[in-house]
Amino acid sequence: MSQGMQPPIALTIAGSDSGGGAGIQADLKTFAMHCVHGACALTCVTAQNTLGVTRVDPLAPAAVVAQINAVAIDLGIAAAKTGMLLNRDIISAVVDRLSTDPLPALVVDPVMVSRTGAQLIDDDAVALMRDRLLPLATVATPNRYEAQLLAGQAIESLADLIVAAKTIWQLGPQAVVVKGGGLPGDLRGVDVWFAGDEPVVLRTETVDTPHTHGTGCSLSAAIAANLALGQAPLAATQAAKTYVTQALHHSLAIGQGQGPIGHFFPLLNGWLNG
Ligand SMILES: Nc1ncnc2c1ncn2[C@@H]1O[C@H](COP(=O)(O)OP(=O)(O)O)[C@@H](O)[C@H]1O
Ligand SMILES: Cc1ncc(COP(=O)(O)O)c(N)n1
Repeated sequence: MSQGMQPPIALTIAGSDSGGGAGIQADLKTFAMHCVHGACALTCVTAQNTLGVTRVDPLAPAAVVAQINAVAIDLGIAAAKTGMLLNRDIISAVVDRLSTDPLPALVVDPVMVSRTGAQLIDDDAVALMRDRLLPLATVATPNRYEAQLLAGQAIESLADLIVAAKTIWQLGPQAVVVKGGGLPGDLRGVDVWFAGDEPVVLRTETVDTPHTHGTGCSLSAAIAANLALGQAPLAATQAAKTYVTQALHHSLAIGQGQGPIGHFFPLLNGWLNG
């Protein structure tokens, strides 16, 4: 970016991960690595590390909406993403805010179940997420387990991924990417994009690492960053997948459990190392 040009602004509406690997922390790192100014509306605070989540404290719904409004009124939002919204009251407040005064582009990561198996949303909030939030999405990004819940089917194969993507698209998002990070074998890391015409299989290489914490958050944040930079939704998603694959190759073996993906890779051979 040349001097004098200002970066676009992306907003994440998500929870805090005290371990720094997922949630708001992953989103802001991802925005920064795309040269996009990141703003955030915090929804909840998780006590979390590479081993799991031990406590979650929600913010008041009005506090979440006030943060969105503060950013929207002053900074101007080119694109936003939602992550962990936790409960019905927060989802309702966010949906009401986003439907009254829509943002130019919205990525909905329907965070419900982490790949460590932790439930990240109240049981009674799933229907609200499906019926009211998903239809507002420019791109929705469920993982395997979330897609199984939303589509009401098991996902074991590429054919299942495609059927699930089509079913979830019927729920109202403009496009859906069903993520395959939770699939076994060769399908690990194969995603399926569907926007009403031909499904597109998004495939990079499978990265053989246990340190995958934050992949989903970072993918949706990278899509939002690329949308903020003016890319079309499919191109934004393809570039985001490349970003996450590189970050997986540089993932951090820190902590005793699943370490986070490494966002620093664009800097490693650059000015930091001379
Ligand atoms: N081991 C892996 N190798 C390559 N890509 C992966 C791997 N694990 C996850 N991904 C990719 O990371 C992105 C996030 O997907 P996933 O990990 O399934 O989401 P979530 O973190 O929400 O469970 C997807 O593009 C997925 O294909
Ligand atoms: C606060 C918060 N938000 C989201 C996730 C999901 O993380 P992942 O990107 O690994 O699916 C998480 N573990 N914690």
